[in-house]
Amino acid sequence: MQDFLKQLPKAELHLHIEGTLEPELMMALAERNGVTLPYASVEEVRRAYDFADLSAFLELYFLGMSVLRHEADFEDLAMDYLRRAHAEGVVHVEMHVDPQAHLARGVPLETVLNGLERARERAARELDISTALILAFLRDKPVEEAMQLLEAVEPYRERFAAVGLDSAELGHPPGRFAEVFQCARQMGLACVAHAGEEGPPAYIREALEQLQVCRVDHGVRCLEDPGLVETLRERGIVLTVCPLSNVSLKVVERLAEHPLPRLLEAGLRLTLSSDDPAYFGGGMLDNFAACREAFGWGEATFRQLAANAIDEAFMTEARRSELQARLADC
Ligand code: HPA
Ligand SMILES: [Zn+2]
Repeated sequence: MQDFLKQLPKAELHLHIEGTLEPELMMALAERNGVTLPYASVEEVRRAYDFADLSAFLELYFLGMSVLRHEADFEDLAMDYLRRAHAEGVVHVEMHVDPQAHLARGVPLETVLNGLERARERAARELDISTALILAFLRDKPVEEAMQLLEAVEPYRERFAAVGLDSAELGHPPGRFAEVFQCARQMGLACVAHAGEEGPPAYIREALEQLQVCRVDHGVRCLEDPGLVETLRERGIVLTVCPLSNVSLKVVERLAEHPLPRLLEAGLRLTLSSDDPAYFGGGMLDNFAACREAFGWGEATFRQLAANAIDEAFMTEARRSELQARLADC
């Protein structure tokens, strides 16, 4: 089964590139850039990864990324992850990036975006991994800041497939960003948003109605509202579910209690992703294997999840056909 899961062509639709920063690279970049971290060793960094909730995680996530300063750091970060993903049978990766978090530290937009662009080109050439970039807005920051960021990325418009919404969810409903998302749509960008991870089903509804998202990141709390489940099913909206993330951030206590089997039974279109693999205990293959272990799913279920991701990905139709053919062959 592990062999099957590894060779299954997996597309990852929900990943924060800053969340792929492994402790080893964090320490190496801290040294290279003269950044002081409150950790003496890689082991100490790992020991700190015991999160009470999303906010507790975000504190360390923003601290960790303080070692990223130069274009080469962003290139190394992304290449490091894409190489690991390649070894796990991942063929396509869509990465959220949080420019506001870097701008606030004085790192210019072009440094972040040029570094990631170099990695994306190399991944396509060296690893045959296709990628897409998602411009994420920090939902706990002012709407005006998001609008300014959207204007600032205009010269880089072609590098992005979509806009997204992340960071602390509770108390930050998506509807506040309706105008920003409307402008993004006018620029030809697709829309996705985190909703229903820690936040209530009403946030998922808002993301659908006010942000007009084509996918919902997480969305696992939709089950609390049967009418919403019906809407999601009717419209074929994909939920990008991140099993190990949900355990790590205490959305569920144990994977065996995760709503994934009930979401499937409800006829929803699901995909599996790793979210922040360096912080949540594993990449794509670990997430797939953990689901196999917890739910006993057979090959057909994993095939369907992999197919949903390929069908729903931001990629050229030629690439989609190629990956669909690879999936049919495996
Ligand atoms: O898991 C997450 N949830 C919300 N925002 C985030 N930003 C990085 N990771 C996450
Ligand atoms: Zn996420």
